[in-house]
Amino acid sequence: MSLDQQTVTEALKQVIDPNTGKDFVAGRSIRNLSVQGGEVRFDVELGYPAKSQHDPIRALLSEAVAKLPGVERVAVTVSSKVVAHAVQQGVKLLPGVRNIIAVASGKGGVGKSTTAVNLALALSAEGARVGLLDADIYGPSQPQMLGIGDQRPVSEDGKTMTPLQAFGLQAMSIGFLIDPDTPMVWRGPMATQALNQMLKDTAWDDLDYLVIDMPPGTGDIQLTLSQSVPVTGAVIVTTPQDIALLDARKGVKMFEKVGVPILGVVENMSIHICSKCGHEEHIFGQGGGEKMCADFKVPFLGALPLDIQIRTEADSGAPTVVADPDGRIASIYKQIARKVAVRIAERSKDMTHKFPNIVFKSA
Ligand SMILES: Nc1ncnc2c1ncn2[C@@H]1O[C@H](COP(=O)(O)OP(=O)(O)OP(=O)(O)O)[C@@H](O)[C@H]1O
Repeated sequence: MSLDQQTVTEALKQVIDPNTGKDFVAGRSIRNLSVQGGEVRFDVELGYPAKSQHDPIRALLSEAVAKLPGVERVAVTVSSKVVAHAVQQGVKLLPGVRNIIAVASGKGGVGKSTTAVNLALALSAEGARVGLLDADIYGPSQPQMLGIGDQRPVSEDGKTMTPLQAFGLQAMSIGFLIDPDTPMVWRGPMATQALNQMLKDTAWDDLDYLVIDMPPGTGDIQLTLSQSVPVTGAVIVTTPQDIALLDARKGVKMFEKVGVPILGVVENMSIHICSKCGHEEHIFGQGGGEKMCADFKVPFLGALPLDIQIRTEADSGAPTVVADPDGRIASIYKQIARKVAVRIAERSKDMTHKFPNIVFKSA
């Protein structure tokens, strides 16, 4: 059998992308394939950020091609390119932002903000350009978790605010704009307006993903936000106990009602491992998140332990993904981030510019 593009393509079809579960040809990631004599060259363009995976993926693909008879040299480049994906019908994309991920919870205090910041940092660690908008007007905690609570955003053009920078993230929070010691009383329309303004009047700079830490709950404010903000998909955070899961179910339903796809569910405070004796205990119950995902047919993204490290690092202004980037907990957040990014990449591309089909039916 002579060495040609088809033979190489067939060999590449046998290699499964460990992140998507699909082969690289079906995933349309292979570009510029050329075969000249015994030299094979091609580029791989992933639709999700995966800096940590570029080398292993290059090795997997090179190995598969190098085995073919007649191959003397294989040259592969691997890169990632995140594009904009579809949002709710009738809602316009935001300038400077390709994809918005809403992190929500049905109930307060389940660890939504901690998950949002670590998810944003994990996406950034994989090479994406990431922003974090703290829309949790009732308890804005991102300024403290990012260690920039004493900073204030400025406006260079008198029209838009420049987001603050922390650990490579572009960040904006209502907490930067109000006195943290004087809590505001937000009524529905006021809160929605403030959030829409923060979203639209911030000069987001070329973001692959904007992670929004949503206000907890499934009331009017959350519903209005999920209708008006151009969301690519939502991540629901829950703890494993019944009451939190019940509220998380409401969250899933709310997003589905307004046409926002659920990227998946994160179970937080899933298991407690005693730091003294190593005993494992399911303080808030076991398996609830996975069961809920099976019921609703949405992906289970992963489970974080109830671990004092997560709290102390977030409280001290350096969340776990940056405080202990190679640790066990950071690797769980990174796995979750990869699943989220892959789910987004699998969604259809931005269609907001397309005119909807109008079908005339005779009576
Ligand atoms: N897996 C975890 N292990 C230990 N502590 C955690 C974990 N997740 C979150 N925490 C801690 O629990 C507290 C509440 O977390 P967080 O603020 O993220 O919750 P939330 O759902 O955003 O709350 P709210 O509804 O008030 O916005 C914080 O002190 C945080 O550090």
